[in-house]
Amino acid sequence: MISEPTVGEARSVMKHSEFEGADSFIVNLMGDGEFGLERSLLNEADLGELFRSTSLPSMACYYRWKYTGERVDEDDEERMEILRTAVRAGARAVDMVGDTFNPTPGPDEFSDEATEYSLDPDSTAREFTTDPDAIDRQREEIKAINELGGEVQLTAHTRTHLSPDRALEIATAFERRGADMVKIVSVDTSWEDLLETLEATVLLNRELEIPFIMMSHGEHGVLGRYMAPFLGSMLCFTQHEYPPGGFYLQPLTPNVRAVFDSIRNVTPTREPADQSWL
Ligand SMILES: O=C1C[C@@](O)(C(=O)O)C[C@@H](O)[C@@H]1O
Repeated sequence: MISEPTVGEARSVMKHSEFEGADSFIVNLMGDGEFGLERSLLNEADLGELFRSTSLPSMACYYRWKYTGERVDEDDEERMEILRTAVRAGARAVDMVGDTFNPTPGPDEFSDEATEYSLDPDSTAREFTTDPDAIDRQREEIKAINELGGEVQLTAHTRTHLSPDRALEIATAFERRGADMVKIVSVDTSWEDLLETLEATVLLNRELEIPFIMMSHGEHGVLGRYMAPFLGSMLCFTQHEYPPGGFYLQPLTPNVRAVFDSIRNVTPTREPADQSWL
């Protein structure tokens, strides 16, 4: 994940990350220089310089919130316009939240209320709308971005734990909207929760036609970030380093590369009945 304030600093982290084993980038465009690119750089020329400085694919994201905890000034239409600019500038994909055009209400990110919300398994899953007008507009947005040559990942950071069936319900709804990829970020507050998130990963891998990411917020979810790619999730978000005040749930890039390179030959090739058993 790239959260640097300037093109020069972002390029530097990308170059180091390439050698550490990254194979794609997610670039935070929100934040105006605080854990995201400065607002003045969100134009085709500057973004183009960034995205074209690597042969690896980049995904642009402009959430409603910043990593400092405040909300962004832009509304959903303006956020989508920034993401379209990113695609024109060479971003391979954009991250579009699944309640775009009909925001799910809920507490501010990183607030005490957000903690309470995430600890309550009965909270409503956020970033998931079923409003027909919003869904139509999301479909149109996906079409427009596809026409520009970009792909769309529909995302829900649900801020509450999901059962495997609920995770599948949201992911298949996103698939039906025409998403090119799906990302579901659940919440894990125990090892039992993590086991359900891994079960959800297996379920999504079996049922979805499109690539997906299944993972979770919370410290119990960190282990799952390393493991889910072996069960079908398409990637593990990593960081080049941990700056003060940063987001520490994502493992460091070289560690994940070492795990991926060490664990080999774990995908079964034969049915249990065709294997020899001791
Ligand atoms: O969706 C993701 C994953 C994330 O939520 C995480 O927990 O690693 C951080 C987000 O910024 C990123 O876009």
